[in-house]
Amino acid sequence: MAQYSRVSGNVGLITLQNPPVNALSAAVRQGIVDTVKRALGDPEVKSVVICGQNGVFCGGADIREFGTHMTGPPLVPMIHAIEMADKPVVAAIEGVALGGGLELALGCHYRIAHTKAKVGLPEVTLGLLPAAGGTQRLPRLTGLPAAIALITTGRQITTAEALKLSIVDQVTDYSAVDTAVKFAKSVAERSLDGRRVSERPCPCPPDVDALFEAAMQKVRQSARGAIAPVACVQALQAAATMPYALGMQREKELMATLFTSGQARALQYSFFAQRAVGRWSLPSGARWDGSKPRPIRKTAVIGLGTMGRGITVSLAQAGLSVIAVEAQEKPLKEAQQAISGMLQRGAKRRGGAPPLDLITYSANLQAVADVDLVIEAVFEDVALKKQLFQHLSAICKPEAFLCTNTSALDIDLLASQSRHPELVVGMHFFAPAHVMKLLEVVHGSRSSPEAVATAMNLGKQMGKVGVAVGNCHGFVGNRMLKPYLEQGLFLLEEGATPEMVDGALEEFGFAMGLFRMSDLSGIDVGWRVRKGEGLVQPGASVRVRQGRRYSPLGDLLYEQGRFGQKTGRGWYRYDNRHEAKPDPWLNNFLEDYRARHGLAARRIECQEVLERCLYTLINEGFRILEEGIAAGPEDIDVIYVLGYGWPKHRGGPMYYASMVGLIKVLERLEHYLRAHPDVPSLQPCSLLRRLVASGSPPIHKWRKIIKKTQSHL
Ligand SMILES: CCCCCCCC/C=C\C=C\CC(=O)SCCNC(=O)CCNC(=O)[C@H](O)C(C)(C)COP(=O)(O)OP(=O)(O)OC[C@H]1O[C@@H](n2cnc3c(N)ncnc32)[C@H](O)[C@@H]1OP(=O)(O)O
Repeated sequence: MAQYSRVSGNVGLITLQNPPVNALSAAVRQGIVDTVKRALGDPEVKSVVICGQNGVFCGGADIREFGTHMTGPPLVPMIHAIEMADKPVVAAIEGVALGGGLELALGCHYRIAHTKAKVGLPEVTLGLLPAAGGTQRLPRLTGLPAAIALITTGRQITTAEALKLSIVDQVTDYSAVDTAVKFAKSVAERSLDGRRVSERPCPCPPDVDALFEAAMQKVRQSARGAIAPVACVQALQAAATMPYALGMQREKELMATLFTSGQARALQYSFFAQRAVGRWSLPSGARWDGSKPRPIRKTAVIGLGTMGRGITVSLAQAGLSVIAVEAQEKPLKEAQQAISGMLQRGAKRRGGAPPLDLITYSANLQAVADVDLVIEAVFEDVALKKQLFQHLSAICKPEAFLCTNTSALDIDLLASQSRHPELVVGMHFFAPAHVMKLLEVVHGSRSSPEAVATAMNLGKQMGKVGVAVGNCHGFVGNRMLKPYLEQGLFLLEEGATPEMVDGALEEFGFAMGLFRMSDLSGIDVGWRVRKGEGLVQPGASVRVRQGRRYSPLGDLLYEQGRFGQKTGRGWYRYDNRHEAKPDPWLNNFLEDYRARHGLAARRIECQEVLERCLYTLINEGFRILEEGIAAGPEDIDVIYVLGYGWPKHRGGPMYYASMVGLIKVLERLEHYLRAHPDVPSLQPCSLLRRLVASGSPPIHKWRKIIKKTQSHL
């Protein structure tokens, strides 16, 4: 709802009230319509201020209403009525003005914002476009290039930037509401000529066609297959080429196609999933709402390779003091230089000073004696990590949390090296650690709820989305990757090429197909993992290992010194470091390999590539749910969208399975299992069968069935 009062004699003050972000629910929209009418009809009121309660202007339309039968007054005429008012209306922006919230502010005649507020039109991230006039009003204020950049990315900007772009008229360090009220009084008698944004012309550069062509190319490349960014460009094109009223009509038509699209539903699911994972629970019954994180002031990072550097930067950027430890002087110096550079570049982008003073460098492990929390990021070698945990346990104060950045190793084994195993958790960061938002927080069987809560909270402070997961080889993300990668190799054996497999996956929406990804992360890295699992037999090319089908193709490439991008050769050829080109050598190699093993190459359709790669990955996801390694499908989906390049507009693997239909996933797995009975990852998981037997309930009902399945185990 919206509250109305008269302040400072003759200013009508409208306060949006819908905690926590004053989203524009039906009740709030009705409240705005009613209070605006009241203010404009009151002869004592000479000007109006619109603000939000509790220091937040407005987080936009109420996303929870989407997909329901929407009632209440629509936004477009409501904002139009405000713009057409004959009394000045001022938006007082505190906290955030996002989406419909910013569109409401753009309909006001003036915008006054607090220095710490953020504004933006993030609708594209929800599969929509700003359809309450945002695509038509914003370019009239900022010009087309800035509007294209803001609307197609959904980027939220500071009010300092918004002031430069003329989105806001004034920025203040004091209360934006008090400032706006004073301002509203001062402009009460002023003419509104030129203040109604919709009446302004849209500034058009001479090369407008080229501008839109480039914009379209950029969105098609960066968000492969996503329809909302394309529609955003089309709506902006309408702003540039049509009168306002027709532009609004076009905006509405484009929104109509997006609003009910599967992509919008998937992205909105993802929005709530990213918030739901914060409400973690453990198999012991411990939960986020009953477990208090301990405050962390002093941290340490051990091992300053690529991951350690990124983690150090992330901690310092979150305002935490860090002791950064690297045993050897030369690598320590190199790391110091690299970290300083990363912080400086970060500060240039974000504004402010680089937090260089928060980091102390040391070659001596004793330097971590009084820190509250250690994150070790030494080489992924179990013996090395075990030894380090013994040392840390002896050196650190007894109440210090010991965290390991590992992508697969056993947390219980490492915890058993410490005198306080309850304070040990895994913190699996993703490279580059100062950029990637995902953090898997891995709880071992003895990790305390306080340790999990502390790691999750620290992740949040670092700007990460933490997902609490159980302890197993590869945790959630890497464990699911294994059958996916394995299918890629099997497909090569059967006649596919890397570019064909990658093409299908990239067409599906992955930023990178599995072979390009393997070349980027390093074929040697995968080899080391398989070696650790006892799967590598140098020189051998036997296709059955540990009683199941195995493809040695990756190992054979490793033996050829083809490690991927870093050596210029892998599944592809790299003449310049990043561009993957099909390599005739590889095709010959595959032909020889098939001939040696009596394998006949056959034509493989894209559909088979997708079904085998994706459904085995999804099947492993069901196993993970069944075992309680992930608490719910949202956890897996968040991990895959934020950490593994799963196309955002497809929600995540488990959401995708629910959309394709669980029965179809089950039937196709059974079909491929009949063709490849020696591949256990094609054996449908019993939870999948159970869900299908229960009538394939919608994804938000899976948890109930998972709980029942777990209680049967
Ligand atoms: C046929 C054609 C039909 C056409 C019909 C058209 C009708 C629609 C017309 C116009 C549409 C306008 C589009 C929009 O405005 S879309 C919404 C745009 N806004 C956003 O995307 C903002 C999303 N929110 C955020 O970015 C953040 O939440 C932020 C506001 C920055 C706050 O961040 P933070 O402080 O970190 O807090 P949380 O993210 O954890 O959020 C706290 C809780 O608030 C819930 N929330 C946030 N925003 C919304 C929202 N817009 N609607 C509903 N709920 C929202 C969030 O889920 C958290 O809830 P919980 O604690 O329960 O998880």
